[in-house]
Amino acid sequence: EQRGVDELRKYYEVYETIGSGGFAKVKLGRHILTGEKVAIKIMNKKDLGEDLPRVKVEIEAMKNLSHQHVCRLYQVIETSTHIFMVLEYCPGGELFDYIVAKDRLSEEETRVFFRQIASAMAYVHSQGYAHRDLKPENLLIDENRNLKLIDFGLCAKPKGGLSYELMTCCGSPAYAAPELIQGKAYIGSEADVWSMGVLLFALLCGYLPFDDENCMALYRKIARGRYDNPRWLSPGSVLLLNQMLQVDPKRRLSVRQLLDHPWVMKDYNSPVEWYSRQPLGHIDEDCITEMAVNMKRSRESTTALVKEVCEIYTYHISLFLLKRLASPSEEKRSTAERGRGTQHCRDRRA
Ligand SMILES: Cn1cc(Br)cc1C(=O)Nc1[nH]nc2c1CN(C(=O)N[C@H](CN1CCCC1)c1ccccc1)C21CC1
Repeated sequence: EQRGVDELRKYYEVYETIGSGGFAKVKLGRHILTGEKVAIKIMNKKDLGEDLPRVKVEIEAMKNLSHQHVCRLYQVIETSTHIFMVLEYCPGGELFDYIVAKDRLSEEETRVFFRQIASAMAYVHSQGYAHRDLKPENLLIDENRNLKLIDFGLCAKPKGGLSYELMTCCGSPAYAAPELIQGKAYIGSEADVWSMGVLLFALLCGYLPFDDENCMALYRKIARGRYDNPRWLSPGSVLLLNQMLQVDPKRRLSVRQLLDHPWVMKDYNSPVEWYSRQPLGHIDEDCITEMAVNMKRSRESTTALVKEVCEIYTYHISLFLLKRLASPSEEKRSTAERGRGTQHCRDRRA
């Protein structure tokens, strides 16, 4: 038990618990070398039981996803007893709590968030994944009030691509598409669009379009697809919701059609940018130049060094490290600390 945490404490200070869910808890942490705050998702393998595959699914997915509106997975530390996922820290907490605190959001504020959700989903789908558990609890607010998508434990990456049908019924009932809860074969990306429609309704209204304490009654409401539009919704909002909450998935808007939908474009007059701003394996030329100057090395040898360091660390950690190495304040850091840094690399290689 303790050995697992010791491994983690080599690289991170671990502070209080900021979230606890079924089989995991999330603690605030700080990367010792870089001082960056992180969120550490801690799972005890014994408690995971049959949920262990879900964790592996989430780790595999997040390793392949790098996008400005998807929560970053920096590092995974696995010991005999624990799995630690070191993730991006979002000081704004869950979008769910934000909506509850404000009762409901204005159309303008909803549009800002909805464009970010569409950006994240277009990217996730472009990588062949369906999230399948989209809800305000799974969208975090970062320090710049940007949304970050989390909880990929239920996501799917069909072998044959996203047009392949899925069978497993999962996710939170209130956000689940009719075809999904009726146990029919469904397309993951189409079910995600339905969930985005429920999410859009929750943002604009502050409550759910389909709700009932009784699970079967809830299922009937979703399968019927009838809901009331409150009087404060604009005609544009009513229309978009109607196009997303279509019971027949073939009549439902696609994520691509959302990106330049009139409601989404209002006030922006430009489609949603969904390309990743930090594609995986991207080496920043400016960073290389700055480093080469600071370390009095050629650009070629500096690039070779960066590729070497990136092999040892996950891409994001090395980004932190390289910025610290490149920045002039580096000169002031004690040699001991710098030595520890190098030592750190050797440990990782060992
Ligand atoms: C609640 N809160 C308040 C402040 Br201020 C910051 C936070 C906060 O949680 N920030 C935060 N940053 N990064 C993360 C988090 C939470 N977080 C999460 O992954 N949070 C999820 C939240 N899920 C939504 C539905 C069920 C659980 C979680 C998953 C398993 C156990 C506990 C929490 C990460 C690691 C990605």
